Parts: sequence; C-alpha cells; structure tokens
Amino acid sequence: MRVIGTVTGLCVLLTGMFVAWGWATREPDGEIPSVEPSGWEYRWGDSPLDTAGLPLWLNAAGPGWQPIAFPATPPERNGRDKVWFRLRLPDNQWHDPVLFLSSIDLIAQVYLGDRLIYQHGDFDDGGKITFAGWPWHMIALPRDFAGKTLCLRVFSDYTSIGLWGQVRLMERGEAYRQIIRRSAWDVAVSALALALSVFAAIFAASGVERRSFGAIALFAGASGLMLLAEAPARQLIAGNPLGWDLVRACSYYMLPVATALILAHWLKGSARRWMQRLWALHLGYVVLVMGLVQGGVVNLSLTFPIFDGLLVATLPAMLVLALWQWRALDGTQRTVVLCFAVFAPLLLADILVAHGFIPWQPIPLSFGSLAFSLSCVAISLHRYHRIHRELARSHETLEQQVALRTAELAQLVEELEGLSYRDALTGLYNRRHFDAAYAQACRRGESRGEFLTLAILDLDHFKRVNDRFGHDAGDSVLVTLAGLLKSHQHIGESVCRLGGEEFALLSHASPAVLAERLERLLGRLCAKPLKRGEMCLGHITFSAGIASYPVHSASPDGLLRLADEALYCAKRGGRSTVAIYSASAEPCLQTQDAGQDADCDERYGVSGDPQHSHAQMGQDSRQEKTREETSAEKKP
Ligand SMILES: Nc1nc2c(ncn2[C@@H]2O[C@H](COP(=O)(O)OP(=O)(O)OP(=O)(O)O)[C@@H](O)[C@H]2O)c(=O)[nH]1
Repeated sequence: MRVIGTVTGLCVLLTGMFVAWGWATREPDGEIPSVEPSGWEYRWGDSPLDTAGLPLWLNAAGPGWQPIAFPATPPERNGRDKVWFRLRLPDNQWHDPVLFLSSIDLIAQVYLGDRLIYQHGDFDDGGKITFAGWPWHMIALPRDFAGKTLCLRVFSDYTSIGLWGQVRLMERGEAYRQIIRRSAWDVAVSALALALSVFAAIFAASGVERRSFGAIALFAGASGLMLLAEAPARQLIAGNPLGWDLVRACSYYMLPVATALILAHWLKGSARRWMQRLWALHLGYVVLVMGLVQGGVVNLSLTFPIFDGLLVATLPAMLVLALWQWRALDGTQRTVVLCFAVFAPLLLADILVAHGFIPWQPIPLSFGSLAFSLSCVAISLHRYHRIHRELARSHETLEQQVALRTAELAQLVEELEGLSYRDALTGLYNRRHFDAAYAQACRRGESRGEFLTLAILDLDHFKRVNDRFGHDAGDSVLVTLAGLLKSHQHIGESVCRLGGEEFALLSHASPAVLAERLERLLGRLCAKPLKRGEMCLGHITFSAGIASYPVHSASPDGLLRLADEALYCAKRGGRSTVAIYSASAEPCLQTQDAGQDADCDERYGVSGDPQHSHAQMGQDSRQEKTREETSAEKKP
C-alpha cells in the first residue's frame, strides 16, 4: 500500500510539474519583447566624489571609458576589485519597465543619470568587500529612461567582477513570468528529490541497508536543496539572499560527499579506499569552510571557486573509480552510476559557466538530479519488493518452524505426562495414577452405589529371584506379571504397579468373581516354570488380598487398608493365595497352594502344581504371630 501511495504521489507531482511548465512557457498576447541592451563601456577603479558626495564618473564626458560587449570582468584586471560600467539606455514602450540582472559579482550601486536608483551590498570607505549574496535583481526604471545613462559602480574580490547571466530590459510582468518559467521545473524536481530523500531516510532509519539508503537520502536531499536554492523562484519564497546562498553552498558541497559514500559502499579493495578518502576530503572541506564562514573569517563567495577546483579534480576520479568496478556492480548500482555519469558532466559544465570559461547559458542540472532521483525510486521500489519478499518468506518459514516446534512440544508434553503416570519398567500405570484413579473410583462408586473391588497382588519370595538370578531376571518377572494382568484386565478396570513387586487391580466386579479370575491367573502363572531365555526361573506365584465396597466397608476409602490386610493373611497363610477380606476376623482364604515347598525344582517353596482350595482366615495365634512377623518384614 505504501508503495502504491508513493508511486501515486510521484505521478501527481510529475503531472503538476508539467502543468506548471506549460503555464509558465505560454507567450502572452501583445507582450513587448524584452531587450538585451548593448553599447556597454567600462572603466577600472572607483570614481572620486564631488562636494555633494556624488561620483564624478557619472559625468558622461569623463575620459578613460572603454567599450565592452558584456559588463563583466573587463580585460587586464590585474587584481583590481573596483570597476564601473555604463550604458546609454535605448527607446522603450514598456508600461512598467525593469532592468533584470541574473546576478552581480559582488556588490553594486546603480545610477540613472545622477540618481542612485539601486544598491546591492554595503559600500564602506575602508575598501573591504562584504559578500551580500547572489540574488537576481529587478531594478525599476522610470518610463522615460530612454537616452539616459545607466552607471554601475561594482566592487568584487571574486574571480569575476560585474554582471553575470542575463541582463535584460523588460516589462515587470514578463520578468516575473521568466522567473517562474525558469524555476517551475527545478522546483518540481527539487520537491521530488526532497521527497525521495525523506523516503530513503525512512528506509535507512528502519535498518534496511542503512548505509546505502542513508547515502542516497543525503544525495537526494543535497541535490534537492541545491536545486531549490538555485531556482530563481527562491526569492519569491524567502527574500534572504545570503541565507539561500548558505543553503546552496552546503548542499552543493555535500553532493560529492554523498556520491562518494554511495559508491564507496558498493566498491571493493583499493577503489573503495580511494572513494572513502574522497568523501572524507569533501566532508572535511564542508566542515572547515562552514566554520570559517560562520566565524566571519572568509566570505562565503570565496569558498565556491576553491570547491569548484576541488570538484573538477575529484568528480572525474569518482567516475573513473566507479566505472573501473563496473562489472562487480549489480543492476541497480549500475543505474545509479549511469545517472551519476549524467549528473557529473552537468556539474562540470555549470562550473565552467560560473567562472566564465564558456559563455553564460542555463545548465539543466535538474535533469541530472531528476535522473538520479528516479533511479533512487527504482532502487527503493526494487529493494522494497525484494525485502518484502524476503520478509514474507522468512515469516512463512518462521510460522512453519513455530508450528513444528509447537507440535514437538505438545508431543513432548504428552510423553512427559504419560511418563509421569506410567511405570517405566512394566508400562502399567504407576502409584501416582493409582491414587488419582482410586480417589475417582471411590467417588463414583459411592455416588452410584456400585461395586468397587480392590485387589492387591504381591509376588512371593521375589527377593529370592533377584538374589539368585539377578536384578534383570527379577525385572523380567515383573514384566511378565504385568503383561498377564493387562491381558486379564476387563473394560473399566485399572491395573497399576504400586511399587516394587506389588500391583493393584481396581474393578467393579464382585469380590468373589475377581478372586476367581485372579486364581485362574495364578494358575496360569505357576502352571509352568518361568523362563528367561535359556534360564529357568522356576515357578513364580503371587499372593493377593481383595476387599470390596460396599461388601467389606461402609466407605470405599478404607478398601486399600482392608485389601492390604487380606494380602497379609494370604502371605501368612502360605502365599500363592488369593484372600478375600473378612470383617468377622475369620477371613476366607482361597489357597492356591498350601504345599508351598512343592516346587518343580523346589527352589522357592512354591508349588509347581497348584491345587485350588478355600480356607478361612482364622484367629489362630500362630497365624497372628506370622502376620506380625510378616508386617515387620514388609518394606516401609
Ligand atoms: N528386579 C527388581 N526387583 C525389585 C524391584 N522393586 C523391588 N524389588 C525387589 O523386590 C524384593 C522384595 O522383597 P521382599 O519385600 O522381601 O518381598 P519378597 O521377597 O517377595 O517376600 P514376600 O513378599 O514376603 O513373599 C526386594 O529384594 C527388592 O529389591 C524392581 O523394580 N526390580
């Protein structure tokens, strides 16, 4: 959107430029044409004054006058800084006649007959010439000026002395039209360059190719200001000649700094180093000169010829350095160098005109600036699009990466969550999950009034397996029992490893049904000796205690304790047993194998041929003793 806005703005600006150009260049009907007066004479030096304070040279009969084609820098100057010019004015038919002067070097008084009609700058007796700027001058003349003598008393310590550019007699309205006509294009190009400068500065500030866009902003800004300060219409905007010349000098002097900065950024090796020296040299000049001018040490006018000399030497050098590395430049950089190649000769031509090496003529500096500014637009848009594309691409990549990372993270969280509820060895739920599931099952069982039966299983003499066959073998036994429990698990049941060799089964089956199922499981487990690879681990059995709500407990919360008690009874009763808790203190024992020492290899005292039988948990004092012993043996 911003690009479209910019392009639209530029189009409107260009259209405005052409409309203004068309209006300013139209010839009004019945206008008396302007005239370049001829018949100038000059005389070196300054006139003595009469008693009334009037210069004696105003007297037309004075000797020493020489003819000259144009009132500027007569021959044999020899360092002189005072000269007079005079002219007999021709007939005229203008209603509001003026003498229009493009510029005066440097200060002047204009007399018509013996009357002072115009003065530019201060004439003091000490002979010190103070620069007063280079404005254009529109000197009002009386309608009856025909045949009268016009005298110019001029002081200048500049390279040229006298008038410069156009000297024409004309109608005042025509003079203004000419000013606008000659300014319209330059002002429009200047506005364009200044807009581009802001545009490039914004790019630079946003961090996009900061140095390159910064230098482009500097160049566009400097050339825009220079064009504006040179456009005749400047005096219609603000009537401060010295101020405008200061702006012109600064912007003009900064041009090579910006140019060399742009090019140095693109060049490599020694070409780059030389370019850096050139911009440093010009920047040094700007700083020094502005310091001296502001300090009143030198006149601003004197800094122009020195700068021009410097520019004549460095401008071709910059062009040569840029063209030298032409092959290394990309398309947009070449465009800028080409525009610079157009601009540089125009600048040089302007210098030659300014110092009188070639006759005065307007140099279309604005075309060079326009070419450069438009190339800046092209570069800006090109780079904007490139950066926009790159940003969009990286944005897309970033989004993909974020999505990928999020998915990975979600998976990790899921895995971690799983890990925190799972037993790593058997893959069964762990104690943590059991606690949550048990609490939830208690709530549900109580509210729905359905069975909640808890069985706690504990491997018999598991320590011996570890001791005899090693910890890994013990692990494999745990995994085997876990697999069996999982395969026997019914829908809605929860099987967990509570820790060590102890497992829990939460079910909604009745205690008798669950006891029967566990007996079958026990039968399957100890039906044949367990093997680990080639190694026979013998018959493995477990003991189980069962308690159920609401059969054994008024509240499901107490089941864990009751099931545990039943388990102790099972252990005490000889192991390899499934015991259902009995509140009557004579619990019913379902004995898998009473002859626990009838092992196939008689290693653990666990039957390899289990016989299923039921036994009551009695109040046998021996059993109580065994229970106490067993409790003491149990792990905390
Ligand atoms: N291999 C292995 N052994 C474990 C693991 N967790 C606990 N144990 C072992 O299990 C054994 C439990 O021993 P005890 O508490 O004396 O129980 P037991 O030997 O089965 O005797 P009873 O329960 O009275 O039949 C200890 O030797 C523990 O080191 C495990 O994850 N892997």
